[in-house]
Amino acid sequence: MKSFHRRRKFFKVGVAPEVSEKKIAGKNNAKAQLMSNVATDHDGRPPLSSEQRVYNVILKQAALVDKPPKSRSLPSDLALDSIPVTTKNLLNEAYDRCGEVCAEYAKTFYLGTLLMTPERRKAIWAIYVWCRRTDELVDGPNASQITPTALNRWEQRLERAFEGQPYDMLDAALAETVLKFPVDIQPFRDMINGMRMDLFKSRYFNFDELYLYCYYVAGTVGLMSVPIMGIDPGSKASTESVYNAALALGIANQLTNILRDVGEDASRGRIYLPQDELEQFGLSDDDIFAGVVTDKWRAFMKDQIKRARIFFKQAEMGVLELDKDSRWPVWASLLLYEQILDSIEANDYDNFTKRAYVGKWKKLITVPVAYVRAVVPPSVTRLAATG
Ligand SMILES: CC(C)=CCC/C(C)=C/CC/C(C)=C/CC/C(C)=C/[C@@H]1[C@@H](COP(=O)(O)OP(=O)(O)O)[C@]1(C)CC/C=C(\C)CC/C=C(\C)CCC=C(C)C
Repeated sequence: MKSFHRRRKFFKVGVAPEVSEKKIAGKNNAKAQLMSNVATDHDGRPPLSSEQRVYNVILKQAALVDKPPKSRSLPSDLALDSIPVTTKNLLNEAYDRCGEVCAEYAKTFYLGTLLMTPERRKAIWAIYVWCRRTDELVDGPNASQITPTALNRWEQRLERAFEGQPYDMLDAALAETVLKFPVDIQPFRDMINGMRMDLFKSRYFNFDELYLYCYYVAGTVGLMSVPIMGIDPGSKASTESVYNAALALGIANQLTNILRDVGEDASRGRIYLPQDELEQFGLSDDDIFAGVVTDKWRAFMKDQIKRARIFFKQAEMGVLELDKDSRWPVWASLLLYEQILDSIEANDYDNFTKRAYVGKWKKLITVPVAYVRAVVPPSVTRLAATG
């Protein structure tokens, strides 16, 4: 997955050894499986754009909110109130471990989760840990050995967790979470699809292709999180529009991440930028590999930053609709990530040799700003926003 492979500390809970298989085989199968997931229109209609396909996932996810919780329709041996005390203790331990991981790897976000109800916070930690472990498959110590087969096994484990048959403690926390909250499996499967995509794809022809990738690796996080964070009971917004905003935040974060890491990705032979847009600005892969900031590059970057900011703006509207206790961590992550774009600008668009970051003081100021935005009632914020 696109991110900062070498810099990141490795996640200590790891994944079961059997998913880290050495054989580099079946790459073509993975590609075929991925393509069948994303391009299934065989009836002569024009293929859907990535945005339309992803919107279909949103509609399905939003519809789940109105359905009764899965736990109520499960066989009695899987019902939550029939879980024996020893299992409950193990589950509590599992959630505690998820919380520790979250605190270690995403401190600000962890602090924000402490404002949520205990049920929600535990669930969001469980999801965070599943995402982190999934990311670690391609970013962790065994990343060079990851194969399509290993990803298939990871997906089977996911399916089992959703069926109430977790493989390990951390999966058990996820299994209970998805029983309690209206979470659909598709975004989880799609995050694994993002890993598959990274195994065989290092160029993106246009924004439609890049959009799908960003959805897979980051938009999915937004869709997984909203059912846990909850929508404000007083919100007048449609469920789909809130999910859409969550998706937008994931896309905005990932686009920012991509723009920050152009140089680093190029050093690994990867260019996560729309090839047709590079061409429109008179740029090619060679310019990226040369890594020289020219006027053409500045103009191209301005355009890309503008697009990322549009996604951040779209996301902002949705934060106002979230349950009030969930807004703070979302505002904090939104404001902090968006400032990376300012930092790219401050570096005069040199993302080849400089890494844009948000300094300690700016971070310290952002956290209370996020808090104020989270507690100010939505109508006041909206009025303030429109002057
Ligand atoms: C509030 C909040 C941030 C909640 C998300 C909780 C959660 C489940 C996070 C999982 C994150 C994770 C481990 C994802 C794996 C894939 C990945 C690495 C994605 C990249 C993130 C950056 O992480 P990284 O550590 O690599 O980067 P840094 O070096 O620290 O810069 C991504 C770029 C994307 C992550 C995507 C989100 C955080 C989406 C958040 C969207 C919501 C929570 C929805 C909010 C709802 C509305 C209505 C706006």
